[in-house]
Amino acid sequence: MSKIGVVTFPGSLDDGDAARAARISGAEVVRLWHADPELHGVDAVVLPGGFSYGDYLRCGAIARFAPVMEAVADAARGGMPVMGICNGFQILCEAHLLPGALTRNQHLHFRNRDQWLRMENTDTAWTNHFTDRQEILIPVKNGEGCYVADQRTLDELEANGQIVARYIRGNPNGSTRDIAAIRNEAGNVLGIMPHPEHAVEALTGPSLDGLGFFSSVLRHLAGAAA
Ligand SMILES: NC(=O)CC[C@H](N)C(=O)O
Repeated sequence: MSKIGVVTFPGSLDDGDAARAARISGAEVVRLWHADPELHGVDAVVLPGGFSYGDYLRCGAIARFAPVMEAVADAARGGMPVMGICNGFQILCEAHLLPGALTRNQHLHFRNRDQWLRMENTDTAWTNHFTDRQEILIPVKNGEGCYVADQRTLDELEANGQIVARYIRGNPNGSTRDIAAIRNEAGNVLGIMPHPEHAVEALTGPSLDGLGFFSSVLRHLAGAAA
């Protein structure tokens, strides 16, 4: 059974939901601790949403220096699948594992709602289970979700197919080019601002679309092992 590690930082909020989503999808879950530099034999890592270190300085700016992040960065560079959700996406940008930055929502309000996305790249460890241009509905909840990068980086992301999902039917935070999720060049590292782990059960809704990210990585890992 593939092992998915879920990191807890001081101030993480969605680590429990991320662990639950991974478990529901059929993974063995290993809880990882920010101060422990070991990955304990996991096959993939989720950096969950929340308010690591109280969002002091900038969201993710302190978590990026946590001891566990050195191991995560090494593993990511070696090809291990890593998904950063919301605060996790912010941490991946701060750690330069993904390009660009997440800045204050343009309207300066925290936004929490269900959000439609269009999947634009299914060629990643975390999205291979979706169909191209599939529309999905998952929650978004952030204060600093406005993705920015310089024009050249944005054009490169477009040209390389690194824009994985865009907001449709309304952009909740003013994100450049409606970017909701990006991947690194290799396709093993994904940053996504909305929350797949909150859309995995009919009881809590708003859909089961979030499961696709976890089943994708399990399929990717099974393929890698074969
Ligand atoms: N849900 C989250 O992970 C929120 C991330 C971060 N604290 C923000 O407000 O943008």
